[in-house]
Amino acid sequence: MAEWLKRLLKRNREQQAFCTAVVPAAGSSTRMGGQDKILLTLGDVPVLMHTLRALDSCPRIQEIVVVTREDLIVPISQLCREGGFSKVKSVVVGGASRAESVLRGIREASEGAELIAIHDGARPLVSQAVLDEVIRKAEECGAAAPAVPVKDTIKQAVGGIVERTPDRSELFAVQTPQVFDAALIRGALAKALEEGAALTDDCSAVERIGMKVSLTGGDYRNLKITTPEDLVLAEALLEWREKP
Ligand SMILES: Nc1ccn([C@@H]2O[C@H](COP(=O)(O)OP(=O)(O)OP(=O)(O)O)[C@@H](O)[C@H]2O)c(=O)n1
Ligand SMILES: C[C@](O)(CO)[C@H](O)COP(=O)(O)O
Repeated sequence: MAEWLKRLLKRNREQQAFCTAVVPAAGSSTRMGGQDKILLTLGDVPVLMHTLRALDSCPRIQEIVVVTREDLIVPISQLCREGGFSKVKSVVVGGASRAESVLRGIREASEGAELIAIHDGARPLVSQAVLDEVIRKAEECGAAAPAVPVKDTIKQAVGGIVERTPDRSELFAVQTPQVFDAALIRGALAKALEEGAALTDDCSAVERIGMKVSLTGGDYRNLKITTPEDLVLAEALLEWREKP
């Protein structure tokens, strides 16, 4: 039986699992036109400051590892000090892909980490409700992620020609944090990278080894800052972020 399953089965329900948040923040912000989106100002502080505030305030997260580019190690370490984020364990250098960055962050987690919560540095408006629900679910089943029903009709197309229209009731936009048993995600990501699998999220790494992922409540406000208009939307959503 897999190590993670043994741990899941024997975990004493009263004990909260030790959860390490890994924050991938080592991208190139290409779709933002090249400005480092995680350092752009949202409200009165950088995007990443909002993200780390949310994670540092979450009682179910015990430590945080930030993964960023070599050239941002100093400014982001400074940002962590200014924010007074007591849970930030380390700021480490990422890799060429998101998955590589995430795996480097996981390898930095404490020996005793039982859960890994992987949260995009570019998702600054995550709420405590979303964090709490997805971590609890992952503690129960080993793999969970928040998601929202898609609002548009989605078309599958090749070369601009529609091939099919999936049933919208079965389509969800998955967000982060994506939360997993530590041993499970470490092994699954290493295997995916060894096999050259192209992953756009972390759930895919465990899905490809047959693990079922549970979806929990997402939030349309938990948007990922990707293109310039996302920052405009995020500004408008700032004071609305924790309203139920
Ligand atoms: N090699 C990479 C690529 C992405 N990320 C992080 O993964 C999160 C989601 O990725 P995305 O929004 O695609 O960020 P970028 O890769 O910077 O965006 P783009 O694709 O437009 O370059 C971001 O916080 C980004 O910093 C990372 O840590 N390492
Ligand atoms: C992980 C993610 O945020 C889930 O929606 C998304 O897949 C990240 O995609 P990106 O291209 O790395 O921003």
